[in-house]
Amino acid sequence: MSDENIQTYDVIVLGAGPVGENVADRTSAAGLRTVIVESELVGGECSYWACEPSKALLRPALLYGEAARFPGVAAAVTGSLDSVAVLKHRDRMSADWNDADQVGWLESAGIALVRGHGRLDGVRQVTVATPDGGTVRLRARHAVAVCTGTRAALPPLPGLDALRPWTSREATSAREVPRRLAVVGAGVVAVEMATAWRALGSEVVLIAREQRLLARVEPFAAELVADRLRAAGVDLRLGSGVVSAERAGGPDDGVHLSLTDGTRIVADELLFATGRAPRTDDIGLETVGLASGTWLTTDDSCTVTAVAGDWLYAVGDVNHRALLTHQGKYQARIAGRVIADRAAGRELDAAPWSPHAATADLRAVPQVVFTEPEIAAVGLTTEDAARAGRAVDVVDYDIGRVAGAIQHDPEYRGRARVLIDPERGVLVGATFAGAGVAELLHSATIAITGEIPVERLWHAVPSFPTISEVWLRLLETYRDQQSR
Ligand SMILES: Cc1cc2nc3c(=O)[nH]c(=O)nc-3n(C[C@H](O)[C@H](O)[C@H](O)COP(=O)(O)OP(=O)(O)OC[C@H]3O[C@@H](n4cnc5c(N)ncnc54)[C@H](O)[C@@H]3O)c2cc1C
Ligand SMILES: NC(=O)c1ccc[n+]([C@@H]2O[C@H](COP(=O)([O-])OP(=O)(O)OC[C@H]3O[C@@H](n4cnc5c(N)ncnc54)[C@H](O)[C@@H]3O)[C@@H](O)[C@H]2O)c1
Repeated sequence: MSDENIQTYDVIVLGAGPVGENVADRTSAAGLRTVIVESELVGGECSYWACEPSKALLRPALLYGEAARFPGVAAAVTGSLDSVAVLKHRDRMSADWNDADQVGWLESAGIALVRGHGRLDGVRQVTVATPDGGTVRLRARHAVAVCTGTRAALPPLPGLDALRPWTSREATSAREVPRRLAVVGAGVVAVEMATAWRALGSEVVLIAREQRLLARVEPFAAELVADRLRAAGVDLRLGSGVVSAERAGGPDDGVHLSLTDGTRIVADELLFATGRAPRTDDIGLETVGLASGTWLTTDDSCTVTAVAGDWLYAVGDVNHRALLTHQGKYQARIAGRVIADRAAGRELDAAPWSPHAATADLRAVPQVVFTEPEIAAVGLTTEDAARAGRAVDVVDYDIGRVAGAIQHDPEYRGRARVLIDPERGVLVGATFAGAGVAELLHSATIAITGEIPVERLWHAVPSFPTISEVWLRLLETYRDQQSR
């Protein structure tokens, strides 16, 4: 490659999803000349086909559910959701799949953008195939950060293409409400999309190979969601799988599914919500000695340790540490600092909770599942603790007995659980399931990351009457358990 055709920057970021944008923001703010490469839309999966559109579909569904049950309000909620208006709202929240605003932000932050498909091309080099058929060659003085995210992983079913299945992309961007929707999977995408499309009027069948929904959350929380989905009319087929599927063609054109229990289902659309695969199959990993198509393993500084020289970073979904926007952006802040400090010749501090270590990925990953009811969880679950052989004290409380929750909904159903490390007397996990608990979660995240002693939490007084009073009830329950 002749040198005059190469553009040199301090840092190259591959992929302009929320994580790539944040890496670039941090390195650019540190005075490093930064270029970002994007093959689709600046803003990534999150802005256009994941978090933003899915939450825009779910908010009306949850609002409607709460209002339709509330005394005095129920009488005012007599019709069904206006699906045309909801889909229009979703379009607006997805910026109509136009990234002009985010491109404007890159410009304002002094970050260069190259549009096209980027591939590593040896040490600190990236080649971009641009949409006009051209090639742009980039070289980095200090770092290349791979932030290429994930795509939907599909099961190995014969004749998959002819089925024209929905993935998370179609489930979040569809322009019409299908009359009948079959969802395969029991993870977050499956339950959130089943909730949203059922509220919009689809007849929904959810087919899961597990005997329960949401395998990674506390079973009591998953059970509350399963109950509400059933009450809303979703047909839950747990412990079941798809043996065969085909599109009929002709005027019906439905998808005909045979399940492992011998039953058959016909649906207009079939959503595979069956997990994610890393977008690393065509990014030139082999040119730096890595296997293509794999998740990129990093240390806590987000440096890819299998590549010598501390110049290659993998940040966000692609490193498989925590497939969440906020956690990827946290890693981006850490990685940006690491890149800037290494470039300036400053020592790194590898100790937990240092500015160079994404320690929260291991101790306190918060997540809200936007279902009815909401599930908000951070840190360990009881199953995690058992798997890790960690002794924990488990404290449960029925949120429906808290005055603030009764004000929120006289028929409030919900439950909270915290896990306490008995030796250190600090919280190591929390799960809340109930309406309006999403905004409660950060208090638990702070308690865990701050390692606040339970004795001190007694002095954090929740306002009356709020759902946060559940904190006080949990402390009282713990005190009573201890004195027995
Ligand atoms: C339906 C759904 C709902 C979700 N809801 C939530 C939620 O509510 N909250 C939450 O925290 N998380 C949610 N997530 C997860 C969240 O979307 C991801 O964690 C987040 O998008 C990861 O960000 P990222 O920047 O790592 O990757 P992405 O957002 O996937 O961005 C990667 C970018 O890299 C680009 N790219 C890939 N390869 C190349 C290449 N070779 N050259 C150039 N560019 C390339 C892509 O085009 C893309 O723009 C949801 C996911 C799904 C599927
Ligand atoms: N609110 C949020 O924070 C939010 C919302 C949506 C997605 N996400 C993130 O996106 C990620 C992906 O979510 P997801 O629900 O797609 O994945 P997941 O890994 O959570 O669940 C995948 C589901 O598909 C099933 N499955 C996998 N392969 C299958 C097969 N061959 N046949 C049948 N079933 C199969 C699994 O058993 C599981 O039930 C999650 O890690 C989550 O963190 C977050």
